Amino acid sequence: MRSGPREAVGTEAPWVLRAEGLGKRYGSTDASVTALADAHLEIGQGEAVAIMGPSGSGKSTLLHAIAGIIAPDEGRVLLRTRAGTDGGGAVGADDAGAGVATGTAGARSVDLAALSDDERSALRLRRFGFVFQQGMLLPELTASENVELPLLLAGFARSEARQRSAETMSALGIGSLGGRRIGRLSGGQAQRIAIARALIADPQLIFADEPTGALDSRTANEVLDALLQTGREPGARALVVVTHDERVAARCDRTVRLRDGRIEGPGAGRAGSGEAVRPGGAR
Ligand SMILES: Nc1ncnc2c1ncn2[C@@H]1O[C@H](COP(=O)(O)OP(=O)(O)OP(=O)(O)O)[C@@H](O)[C@H]1O
Repeated sequence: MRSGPREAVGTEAPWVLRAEGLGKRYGSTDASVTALADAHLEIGQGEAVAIMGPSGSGKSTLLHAIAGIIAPDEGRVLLRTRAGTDGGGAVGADDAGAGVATGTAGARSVDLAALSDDERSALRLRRFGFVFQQGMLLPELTASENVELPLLLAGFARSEARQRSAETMSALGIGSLGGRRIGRLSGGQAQRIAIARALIADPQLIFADEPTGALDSRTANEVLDALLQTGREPGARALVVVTHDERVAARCDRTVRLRDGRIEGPGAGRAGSGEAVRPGGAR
């Protein structure tokens, strides 16, 4: 894991996730709320994208839709899986199904909506990491047991999960917290555990919903450092972060702004949008 400033992601970086025309309504037809309308979004490999907007503007709905947690009423979400970097021919093995199409150079696009619920869950476990405001850690488990969980759920042996948990925690500077109960961690420590848990399966994307919202500004910065570091390795993973905090957004490569369920301005696009990419080191 590199610790220097993150390089800017050029518009030529291949997209890893692409949302096309997403729409989502809640409620009955006569009393429905349009939470998301005609949302187009492309996330580049290794890119950090902030999602901002007033309360109720659809940020969480967008995040949950692109992460395959909720099904949009309209549109589709494509994930481009890594070709040849998963080892053991794992590409597509957990994403198998009607939604997998092979593209150029062995890259595959998976249409999340075309997967069964089980396939989508398996894909989320394998490809995505999640960090929420309150950590969502299980209090009856130790810190390292929490970190191991995604691997155990994905069928890894306990010994391997334990070893990778220790490595991931140590890379985040929290190796000494493994045996702690969740209730005995500070807010910042708990968020780092949540980040370790999000990273352990080596996902392509991290989705974070207000990950620093409950923290003081210094701790928030440290947690943000840990989150932004996650994309710095070669073959970097992308980060999508919902935030109300302009300082968090300022450290991302790009900000997508929502209002009344619609993406404002040029924030959706990358290639061809002419959108400015923050210079390297802005983080
Ligand atoms: N499960 C649900 N049932 C009904 N309405 C919902 C549901 N989830 C969200 N909504 C509505 O959809 C709209 C968008 O909600 P969403 O949570 O995506 O906004 P947000 O921008 O993330 O808000 P906040 O910043 O307050 O978390 C809001 O009007 C909200 O009330």
